[in-house]
Amino acid sequence: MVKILVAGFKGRMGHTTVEMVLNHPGFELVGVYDPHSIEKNLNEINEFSELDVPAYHQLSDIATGKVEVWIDFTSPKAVFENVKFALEHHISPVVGTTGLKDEQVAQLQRIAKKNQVGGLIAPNFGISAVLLMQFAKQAAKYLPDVEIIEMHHDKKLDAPSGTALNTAKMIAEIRSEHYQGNPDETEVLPGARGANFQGMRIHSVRLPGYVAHEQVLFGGPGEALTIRQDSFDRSSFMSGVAVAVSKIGKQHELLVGLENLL
Ligand SMILES: NC(=O)C1=CN([C@@H]2O[C@H](COP(=O)(O)OP(=O)(O)OC[C@H]3O[C@@H](n4cnc5c(N)ncnc54)[C@H](OP(=O)(O)O)[C@@H]3O)[C@@H](O)[C@H]2O)C=CC1
Ligand SMILES: O=C(O)C1=N[C@H](C(=O)O)C[C@H](O)C1
Repeated sequence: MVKILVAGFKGRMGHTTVEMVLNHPGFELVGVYDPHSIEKNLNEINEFSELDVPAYHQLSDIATGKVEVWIDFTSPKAVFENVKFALEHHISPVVGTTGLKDEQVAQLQRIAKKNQVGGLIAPNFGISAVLLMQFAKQAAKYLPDVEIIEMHHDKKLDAPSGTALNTAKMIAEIRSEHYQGNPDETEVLPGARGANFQGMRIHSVRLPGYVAHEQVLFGGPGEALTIRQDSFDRSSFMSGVAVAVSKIGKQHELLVGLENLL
């Protein structure tokens, strides 16, 4: 049984992940962590009243010897310290939380290497999103003018999404940086052309009713291509999380992208 701690257990993703772990025959939930929660045990929450799982409020309280995998679905402000703690205590992080800066990822990878601990940072655990990013990188070889529209629920803290940023980074690996649109254009309303990543524009939609969706738009002479993925429910991320948890124990570095484990 893989012994798992879920950080962010009361959040939208954390709650979904706790349910997945509890229902997975190969996983054991040995702890949950949220510095803002008041519960001392998960059984203080009605739906989990039959369980006996410690709820930690401070990193220093966590019985690290009992934890093999740290699943993190917290916040952009919290994730770096959480993952650093896990790696330094030889716990393999499976990180869904987005908003880490490139330098923070590099620093965490150095810590993972020093401690010989495997882990994964995945901006998106949904297979439709992983495929979208792969297809987009392929398409950009032939259609290098790209704009990305990501659409999420209106409670999301970061923009653009980690998935959109990762899509742009993957495309940038094979696309030479160039300006898109009229170089003399004026934004009559600041921000009208969206965020700019090496010339690619990224647009973030935040609306109630949405969960997680992304469109990658390509334009070329006389033609266009749109690739789209939709996550209608947070259950769409769970098979990817389960794959990562099952495989991470064999890794000895901090990987970025679920595709590294598929
Ligand atoms: N990779 C993927 O496939 C996916 C990634 N995500 C990402 O996951 C993250 C969480 O999303 P979502 O669940 O919607 O957000 P929520 O705000 O619903 O959940 C985050 C939870 O983490 C808690 N939290 C805050 N700080 C800490 C901390 N230091 N340690 C532990 N828990 C903490 C929050 O508590 P409080 O509210 O009290 O601050 C909250 O309960 C986001 O970064 C999002 O982009 C989301 C979906 C899929
Ligand atoms: O906040 C979310 O909900 C999601 N965040 C991730 C991101 O920022 O890409 C993954 C998915 O889009 C859902």
